[in-house]
Amino acid sequence: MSATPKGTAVVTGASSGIGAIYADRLARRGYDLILVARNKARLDEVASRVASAAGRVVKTITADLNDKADLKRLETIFAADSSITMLVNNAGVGALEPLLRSDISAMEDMIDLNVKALTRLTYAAAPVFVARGGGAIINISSVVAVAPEVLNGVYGGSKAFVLAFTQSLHKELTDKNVRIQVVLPGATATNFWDAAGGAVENLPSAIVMQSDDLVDAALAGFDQGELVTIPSLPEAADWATYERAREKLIPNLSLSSVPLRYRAAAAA
Ligand SMILES: NC(=O)C1=CN([C@@H]2O[C@H](COP(=O)(O)OP(=O)(O)OC[C@H]3O[C@@H](n4cnc5c(N)ncnc54)[C@H](OP(=O)(O)O)[C@@H]3O)[C@@H](O)[C@H]2O)C=CC1
Ligand SMILES: CC(=O)[C@H](N)C(=O)O
Repeated sequence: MSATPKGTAVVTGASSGIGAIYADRLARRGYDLILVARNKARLDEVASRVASAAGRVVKTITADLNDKADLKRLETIFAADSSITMLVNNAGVGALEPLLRSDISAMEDMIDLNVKALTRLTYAAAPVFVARGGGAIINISSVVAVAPEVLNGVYGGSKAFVLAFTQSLHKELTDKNVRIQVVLPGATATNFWDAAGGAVENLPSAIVMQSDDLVDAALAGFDQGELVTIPSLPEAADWATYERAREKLIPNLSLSSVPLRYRAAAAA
């Protein structure tokens, strides 16, 4: 771990949970910070704790990422603040209930935050990082990106978007000196569960990681140059096998010819 100055990291959803730990760890690594969330009191508390522990400059921006004007304000800051070298797209909400019991407006708000805001902030940061010759984008997805059957399907779908979008970003930006990482946490002990209408205490403790362990593992994955980091996964080789199977499909996913199994069925 080094405390050499590294520019400024923007962390969204930094007023609690995983984002607050990112703020602490990035400050200790030498980043100044811009912390973003809606709750000003909690944001200020995180900012003053982190600033005094790490001796870095920590600013806060109170913003609702579901609000167009607030998003625009952040996009403008990205263009103007040349000290920004990292974006951690962490703000997100989840849901636990199945489709038949979900409120569509709440689902839409979740898509707006987990997908639209993350996309807009990435679109604001990426060209600026490329123009400045470097930077890093860390997107917080979830294990439900590859296991959408586990929680609410819209939540899983939103996190699958984050995974796919980040894989594509990596392909586009890796040779432009922009580091890209997507983190897939499993169940983590944060306010997420209360906000989603559940209680983390109801889960078996063996499947719940503490948020400081989660972030330390995610940053270890970042240091190791990983594109996809699954902090809970015991064997990295299992993800590599999954990826190889996906990549094996790619050359055959778009072909002019209809496979025999469908031709035979159509002829019958
Ligand atoms: N905890 C878990 O089990 C898992 C969490 N994740 C993901 O981790 C990320 C962080 O969540 P986590 O730390 O667990 O949960 P928390 O509820 O503790 O943190 C969520 C953060 O997002 C902020 N936020 C929520 N809505 C908005 C909004 N409209 N505008 C701006 N900020 C907002 C909250 O701040 P405020 O209310 O002040 O705006 C808070 O800082 C999320 O993307 C979540 O999906 C992924 C897998 C597992
Ligand atoms: C996998 C989980 O339990 C988690 N809450 C999530 O956000 O995906």
